[in-house]
Amino acid sequence: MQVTSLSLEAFKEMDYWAVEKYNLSIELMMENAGLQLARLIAKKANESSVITIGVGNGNNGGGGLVAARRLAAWGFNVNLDLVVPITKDLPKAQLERALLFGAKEGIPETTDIWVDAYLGFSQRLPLSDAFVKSIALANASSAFRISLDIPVGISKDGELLGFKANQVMTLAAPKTILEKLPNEVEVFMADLGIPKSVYEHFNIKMPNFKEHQLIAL
Ligand SMILES: NC(=O)C1=CN([C@@H]2O[C@H](COP(=O)(O)OP(=O)(O)OC[C@H]3O[C@@H](n4cnc5c(N)ncnc54)[C@H](OP(=O)(O)O)[C@@H]3O)[C@@H](O)[C@H]2O)[C@H](O)CC1
Ligand SMILES: [K+]
Repeated sequence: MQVTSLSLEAFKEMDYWAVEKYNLSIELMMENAGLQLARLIAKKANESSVITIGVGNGNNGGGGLVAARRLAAWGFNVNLDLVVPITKDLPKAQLERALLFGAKEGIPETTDIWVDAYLGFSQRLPLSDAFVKSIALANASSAFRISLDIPVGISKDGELLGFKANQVMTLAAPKTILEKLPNEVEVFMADLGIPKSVYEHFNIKMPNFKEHQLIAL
């Protein structure tokens, strides 16, 4: 029997398998994630939109920084909320690129679209004060809110305690933790380029990525 969604632990295993068996590096998958996120953000934006992307020190932040770079390349006004120092190699390289492309550091006075690439599947609760402060600002703003992969601050059973996302763009496969989000939260799934054989190995139905790289759930 094929499963329909994965626990975070099972998803991490699937990810690891794709990296190990197919030499599909995190950097390559991050590029796909960031492009799909940029496309989702661009659908909500217009020329004058102010976009803020919240970034943590990990690969969730790295994906947000790829989106920042792509959006800046398309001419959007992109701002980066760097809550913690970005010290890990891959997110640091993505930050340098995003800044070169014209993304700016800091939270602007008003934001139209606020993106949570603060933390993804490696987040530990409780969150540190710096994250709590940024999430409170985002939730109190009138911005449209989009989370990359998993909303930061979500409880283990899917309660939306932290970032109050209007949309979530999750990666590669449906995750059990997202099933209990309120009905009004729109969830999309994005193609990372993981091959069908990996889905089959983990007994999960591959989403129809050959037709659409971004699928509404
Ligand atoms: N193939 C893929 O699945 C891809 C996934 N991507 C995205 O990557 C994230 C997961 O990335 P990861 O680097 O494992 O972790 P996070 O970004 O979720 O977290 C980063 C680090 O933040 C620290 N952390 C965790 N909790 C807290 C907290 N409460 N307060 C402060 N800091 C915290 C922790 O680092 P430590 O050094 O402190 O242990 C985390 O490691 C996934 O969700 C996807 O969005 C890629 O973008 C593409 C490929
Ligand atoms: K997130």
